[in-house]
This record gives sequence, C-alpha cells and structure tokens, in this order.
Amino acid sequence: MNPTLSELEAQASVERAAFGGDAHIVCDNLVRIYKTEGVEVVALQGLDLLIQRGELVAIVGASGSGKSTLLNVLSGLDVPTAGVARVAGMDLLAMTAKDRLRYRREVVGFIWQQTARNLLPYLTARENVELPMKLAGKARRGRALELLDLLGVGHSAGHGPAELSGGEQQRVAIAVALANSPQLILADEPTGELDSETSAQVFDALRKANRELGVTVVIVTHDPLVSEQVDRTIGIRDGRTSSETLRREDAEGRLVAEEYAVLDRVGRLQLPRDFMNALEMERRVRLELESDHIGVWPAREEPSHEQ
Ligand SMILES: Nc1ncnc2c1ncn2[C@@H]1O[C@H](COP(=O)(O)OP(=O)(O)OP(=O)(O)O)[C@@H](O)[C@H]1O
Repeated sequence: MNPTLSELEAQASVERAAFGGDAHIVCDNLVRIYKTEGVEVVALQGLDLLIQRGELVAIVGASGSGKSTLLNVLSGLDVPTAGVARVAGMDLLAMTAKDRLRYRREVVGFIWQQTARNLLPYLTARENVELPMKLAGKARRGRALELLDLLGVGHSAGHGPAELSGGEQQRVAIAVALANSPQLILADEPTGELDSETSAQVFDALRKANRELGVTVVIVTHDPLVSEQVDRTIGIRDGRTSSETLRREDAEGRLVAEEYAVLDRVGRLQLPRDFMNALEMERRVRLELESDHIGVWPAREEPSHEQ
C-alpha cells in the first residue's frame, strides 16, 4: 500500500543520524565553484571527508586538484558553494561573521608554506606567539616560552624571524598556530621551502603537537617524508577524495602501508588513471559481482556504425 502524505511527512521529519556522526572534520558533498569573468571553475566537486579528533593526516594530490581550496574552507577563510563542512560541530557554511572570527582565532590554527607569511618580521619569536593570545584577550605569562620549548626553539625566543633559519621559523609558526590552544591545525605545504633534514624537524614538531597536545593535524604536502609518515594519507583528484593510504604496524613491528580507493556513499569510486590507461578503459566498463570481489573489464569492442 502506498504511504499517505502525512506518513511521508512524518518519515521526513524523523531526524536521521548526520553523516560522519561526531567526527572532528566532516565534509559531505562539498562543492566550491569559482567564478571569474564569467568562467566557472569547479574546484571541489562533491568532496566527502571524515577526520577523527586527534588524527594526524596528510592530503596529497596533483597541482590544481583542490587541496588549497579545501584547506581554505576548513580554515574559515573561504565559504563553499554547497554541501556540508563541519569542524568540531560548527557549521562552516552557516557561521555569522562574529562566529567566523572566533573560529579563526580559537578553534583552528594555520601554517602557510611561505615562512615569511607566518610571522611578523618586527616582532621576536616570543612576541609573535604572544600576539594571537593578546588579540583573543587570553595572554598567559610563560605559555609562549612553553610552546617554543616544546617545539625545540626555546633558544630562539628573543630573536626576530630574520635571525632564524627557515626550519626554525616554521617551528615558531607552529607555536603561533598553537597559541590559543586550537583543536585543529591546518598546514599548507609547511615543509615546501625546506631541505629534507630541516623538513624532518618541522614534521616532528607537528607530530609533537598532535601527540602531546592532542590537536588534530591536517597537512597538505608533496613531501614524501611527511606523507609517508602519517597514519593516513588522503589523495584528492579533480576535487574529490580518490584514495586513502592507511599505515599500521604489523606483528613484527614493521610499518605496512595499504592503499584503498575511496567509495562514496552513492557507490562512486575513481579508478586510478594508470590502471585505466593500462587496459584502455574509457567511458564504459563491464562490472561483474563475484562472491568476494567485483570484476571491472574494459567494454567490448563496439560494432562500427560507419559503412
Ligand atoms: N580564487 C580562485 N579563482 C578562480 N579559480 C581558482 C581560485 N583558486 C583556485 N582556483 C582553481 O581551482 C582549482 C583547484 O585549485 P587549488 O589551488 O585548490 O588546487 P591545489 O591542489 O591546491 O593546487 P596546488 O598544489 O598547485 O596548490 C584549480 O583549477 C584552480 O585554478
């Protein structure tokens, strides 16, 4: 029997468990379209992403795949066109200007690739860390030094950025980002301008913030040293999450990495481009359900309609 209108209304009003439940970061079907001079660029095309509280995650992807756009949305700098973006239960599409300011000051900390962009050149390292606390009206004596010490740059407290190496500047930048005890740290290519040894020190500082302060850390990176040492690496392709690499220790204590394709809630997945190229798959594939896997074959040769 068909349901009546009132039954359908009753069904629709039953609250469904939200996607992602209590995940720290929830992106559901996130879309960001840029319009410039009448041309539309779809930078995020229905991206789904869940990150749990306390995770240390790397995001990787080719240039133009949408990584910075995603980070700008999560940092509260940019507002997506559609979909859901929630951090720590706060809805990033529906925030008032006042909430957005508080979010940027207190909930999230940000580290940019360009070392010079993270610090004010005329303040010492310690003053740089104290500044966000003062702006939030929360200055606490000694906290700046504690943070600089934790990240291994306590000796630089009295120096200006120009007197510090690139790696030291980035570690001070992490202290600045941590100043107001944020729940989440976002870092866009934080080791992009550094050599591998210095880059390892900066990554260690981020890991320390994650392990010792319990902060969720999301790093956009091209640096294998970073992406191969986090617990989870998320690959983005064409504005969607396409793959995930999970790392765990096996019984002998060796680090094992397993790569997965991401299956979204309606069943879409992206086949790796090199797999598709190898079998010349285009447009159509044949699927077959087996007892423990699904087979994917190139389409059969199509009959030619040309005479
Ligand atoms: N402000 C903007 N106006 C118009 N198009 C934009 C803007 N910002 C980004 N885009 C476009 O959106 C797409 C995604 O860009 P995004 O910067 O997020 O990629 P990315 O993965 O961070 O790249 P990269 O690794 O080079 O930084 C690209 O096609 C880019 O040209």
